[in-house]
Amino acid sequence: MKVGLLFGSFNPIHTGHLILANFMATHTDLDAVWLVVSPQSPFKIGQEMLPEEERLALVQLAIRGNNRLEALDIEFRMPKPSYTIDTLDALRRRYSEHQFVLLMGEDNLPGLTRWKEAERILADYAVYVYPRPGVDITTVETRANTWVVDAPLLDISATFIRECVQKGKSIRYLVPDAVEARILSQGYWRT
Ligand SMILES: Nc1ncnc2c1ncn2[C@@H]1O[C@H](COP(=O)(O)OP(=O)(O)OP(=O)(O)O)[C@@H](O)[C@H]1O
Ligand SMILES: O=C(O)c1ccc[n+]([C@@H]2O[C@H](COP(=O)([O-])O)[C@@H](O)[C@H]2O)c1
Repeated sequence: MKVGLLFGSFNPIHTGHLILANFMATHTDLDAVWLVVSPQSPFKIGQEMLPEEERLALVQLAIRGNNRLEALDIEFRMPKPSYTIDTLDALRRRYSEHQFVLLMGEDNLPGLTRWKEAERILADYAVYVYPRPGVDITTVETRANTWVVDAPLLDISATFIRECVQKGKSIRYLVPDAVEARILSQGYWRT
C-alpha cells in the first residue's frame, strides 16, 4: 500500500483536515491516509492542549466509517517532543510492506529547515505538498521527491475552532457532528 501521513496536534481535528485527508486518499495514487496524532509538536511546547487520548478519540470519531482513513497513536509511546523523522523511521521499520508519503501544507515548507533532520526527511521520503491560502506557490522550492497536489481546501484552523467555542459561537459543519457534540458535552475551551 502507498500511505499518506498527515501529522498534527489535532487540537481538535476539523473539516479542513478531513477534506484534505480524504482528497489525498481518493484523488491521488495513495491507497490510504493515516492521521498521526502528535502528543507534543516541537513547535507547540508550552501550549495548552487537550490530553492526547482525547485528541485521538476526536480523530477516531471524525473518521468513523471511512475505510481509507486511519488514526495512529504511535507517537504516544515515543519520546517527546514528537519528531517526525523518528516516527517516519519507526513506521517504515514496522510496516516494511508499505510505502510512506509525507503530506504537508505549503505553509510548512519554509519552516521545514528547522525540523529535526529536515534534509533526511526530504532525501528519504516523498512529500506531497498542498497549497495553503496566502502562500505563493512560486516561492516554494520544489525538490526531486516533492510533488504539489492541488487539493481543495477549507481555510479554517484548530485555533479558529477553539476561539469559536470559547466565544460560544457555532462550530457546526466546521467539525463533524459527532466531534461537535463531544466538544460541547465535555465543555472544552469553555472557561
Ligand atoms: N484547513 C486546513 N486544510 C488543510 N490542512 C490543514 C488545515 N489546517 C491545518 N492543516 C494542516 O494539518 C496539519 C495538522 O494541523 P494541526 O493539527 O497543527 O492543526 P491546525 O488547524 O493548524 O492547528 P492550530 O490552529 O492549533 O495551530 C498541519 O500540517 C497543518 O498545516
Ligand atoms: O520533526 C520536527 O522537528 C517537527 C517540527 C515541527 C512540527 N513537527 C510535526 O508537525 C506536525 C504539525 O505540527 P504543528 O506544530 O503545525 O501542530 C506535528 O505532528 C509535529 O510533531 C515536527
